[in-house]
Amino acid sequence: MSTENTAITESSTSRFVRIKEGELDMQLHYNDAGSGAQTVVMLHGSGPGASGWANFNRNVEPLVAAGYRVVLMDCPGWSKSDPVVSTGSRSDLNARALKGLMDAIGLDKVHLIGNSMGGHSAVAFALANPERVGKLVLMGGGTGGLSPFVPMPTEGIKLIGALYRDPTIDNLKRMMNVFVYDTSNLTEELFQARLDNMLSRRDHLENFVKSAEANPKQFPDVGHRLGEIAAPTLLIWGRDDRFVPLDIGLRLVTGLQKADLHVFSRCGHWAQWEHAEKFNRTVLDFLAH
Ligand SMILES: O=C(O)/C=C/C(=O)/C=C/C=C(\O)C(=O)O
Repeated sequence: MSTENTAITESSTSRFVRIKEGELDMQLHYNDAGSGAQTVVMLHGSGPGASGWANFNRNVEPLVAAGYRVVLMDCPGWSKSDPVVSTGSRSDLNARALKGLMDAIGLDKVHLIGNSMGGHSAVAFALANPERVGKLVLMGGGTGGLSPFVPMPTEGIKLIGALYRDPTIDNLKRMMNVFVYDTSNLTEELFQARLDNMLSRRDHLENFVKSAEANPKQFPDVGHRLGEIAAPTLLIWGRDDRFVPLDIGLRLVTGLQKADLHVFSRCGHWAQWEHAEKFNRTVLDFLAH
């Protein structure tokens, strides 16, 4: 997919595809930029109004400029993808959707970058389809499960739940103020864009609440299976992550076969956005060597 001579924007890279994978028969939205021999798929987090573009808009261009094709998948139940109620493992459901997307657009093997829920989903995909994963980059996610140090659900996860149940601008600001370490970077424009995304798909908001009621453990603990994953893995964690705490990163770096952990200081749950330049440099170096 070539976007040479075309500005890389959400609309210029926006695509839809029909997938059939197991019980999933649905339309997915994704963004597709660049034309390299290697493809990086980015998987977003689970907050209301999240999308591939909302989570990774600061990361697409540098990777495309370095020669990678970049695909952002909007998970089932988010943004312009079809709605779903998840009653089992949402990590596995997203992994099946990713397999369906890769089959439909002809991607054999990819590197995966996952933020939060996207990290849980990347690990679920790697467990189910090891031969189709090159390298993994996980931020603020990779396995569910308890933290021995931080009361759970964390304050950030509680704020996500409150926003899904009562999608107001005040609840949105409460959640987003906890995403990042330095809240001075959050603009009214950013709040408004996220609010618009959120309110444009009330079905997604209602389905998330129904899913959590049907199964509160949407992202199961796969700690006991991490040793099966041989893909080289870069873990990037915000020291000040108030959604998925740093000690989950320590469990991952201990359990995965080949993992390095980088902890960014003055950084919350959105490392790829809050410290985009350092994130992009670190990821490009990891992918190249
Ligand atoms: O409950 C979990 O472990 C996962 C939580 C998330 O995926 C939270 C993600 C929030 C975002 O990054 C977002 O943009 O909504």
